[in-house]
Amino acid sequence: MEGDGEEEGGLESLLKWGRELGVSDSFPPETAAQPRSASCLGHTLSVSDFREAGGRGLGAVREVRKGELVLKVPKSCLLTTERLLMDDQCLSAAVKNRPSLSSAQILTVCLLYEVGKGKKSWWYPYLKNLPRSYSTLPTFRQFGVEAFQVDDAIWVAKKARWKAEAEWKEAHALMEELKFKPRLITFNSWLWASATISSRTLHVPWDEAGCLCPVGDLFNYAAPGGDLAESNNITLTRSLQVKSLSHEEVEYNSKPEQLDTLSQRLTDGGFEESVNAYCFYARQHYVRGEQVLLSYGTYTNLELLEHYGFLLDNNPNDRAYIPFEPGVSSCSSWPTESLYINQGGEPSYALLSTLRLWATPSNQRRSVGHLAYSGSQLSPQNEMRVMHLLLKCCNTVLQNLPTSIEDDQRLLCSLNQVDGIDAPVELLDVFLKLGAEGGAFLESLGLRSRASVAESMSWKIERALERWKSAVQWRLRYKRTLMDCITYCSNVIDSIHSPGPLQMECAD
Ligand SMILES: C[S@@+](CC[C@H](N)C(=O)[O-])C[C@H]1O[C@@H](n2cnc3c(N)ncnc32)[C@H](O)[C@@H]1O
Repeated sequence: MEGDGEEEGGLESLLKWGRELGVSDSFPPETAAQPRSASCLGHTLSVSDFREAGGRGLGAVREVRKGELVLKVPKSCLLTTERLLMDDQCLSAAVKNRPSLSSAQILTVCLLYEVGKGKKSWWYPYLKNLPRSYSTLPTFRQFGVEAFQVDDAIWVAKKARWKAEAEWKEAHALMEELKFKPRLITFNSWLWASATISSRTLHVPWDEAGCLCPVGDLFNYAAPGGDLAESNNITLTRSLQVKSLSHEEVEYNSKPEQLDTLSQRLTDGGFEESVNAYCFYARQHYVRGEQVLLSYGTYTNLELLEHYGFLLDNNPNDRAYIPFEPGVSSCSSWPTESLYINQGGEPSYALLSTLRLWATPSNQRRSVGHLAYSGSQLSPQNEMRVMHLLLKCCNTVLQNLPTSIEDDQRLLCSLNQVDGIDAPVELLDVFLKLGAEGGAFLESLGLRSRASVAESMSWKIERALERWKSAVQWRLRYKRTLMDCITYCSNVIDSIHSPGPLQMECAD
């Protein structure tokens, strides 16, 4: 846990523990080789540090084909509420008396209860390798929240923390009944446990809270593309599911000639009743040394931050929302969540059709509704009004935000350099040079002098810095999307003013 004094590492002991319990990356198992190195699970996967995508993750130690089974974790290794209650009468009796708690709250309490057993816990090799801290949205304090700048994001971040706080208070009596050690009953410990669950659980059919899956939770994330067929197959780790395979199918899977057929229908992973294990499949071909990634589902950057504590600069599923005058959204029956701008700057289908209706005189909307809903342009004049409105709205948002794209780029650059500074006294000078926001950062941590920086625990500064950086990355990405939308609108306006030869022909 955050600032905890427990020893680091022990990854080798986690892999050894997992192997002994049947966690395997070698199929069929008879040919399973001894692991090639201590960081290797067996035949296929090895734990490495992938700095550019997620840090600690699983890499391929051989060529892996699309659709291939790459990891199997038996049910006996899954940390679930069901399993923990079965192993502990006292916990089971106390939990039964609290039917009003959600399944996620119960798993959070169970996880903390298990952590409280220390080295005596059967799960100790797994628990000691969990991250010490998280930067998911509920962990953001006031400074980090305000750094988002955009009202919607600030609201989402505040709500995430309030929700975590309310859930912790509701679970307090149960934790007291279970005689939790004082440090485990704190809100910070709750944040740690609930972030562990939010960012690492996989879907299981018998419990909404999901399961913690040793070794299986080391896969880092790659966003599913815009491809509908692909995203249909995917739900996230928090509810990751694929079509189950029978035992025969799993065996069949190990035959190379079958892999191409299998790759048509397999993505990522899921719990398979027939083999009583969590199974993970390669979603693409991997060469040796490449990181094997998993899709946890389709998320915007804000959702990734909320549940997983990171965001992607290049996220095909990101969405930017901007405020419109109240009459706009009521012009169509599209839900408000569908009225957004894609990461490339294009308005969503629903937003375009809504704006086209808005730009139509109200007494004519009924007669052109079918055209607007089918995605058609209504007229060049109508399209011009739409593009001008969108462009104006994006400009207004950008002008009203406290910093520009260039300011944020400079700030992010400086924050990335701070990462390399070890001496606390130098840190103070660097933050002071970052202007008002740098000053506010120091103030938020109560750091007013070199001495206070030197005395402060470096992990505390590091975490706060990480959250600040995430918020700046998020707002920079948001502003870039709005700038791209302005370019998109300008291009459409230009093309209407001076139509290309094809458009002229069509108009004739
Ligand atoms: C299921 S865990 C994956 C393993 C994790 N890296 C670890 O060290 O235990 C999910 C967490 O990994 C990190 N992560 C996963 N994919 C990432 C990515 N593409 N970029 C940045 N961080 C990522 C995030 O911290 C996320 O909450």
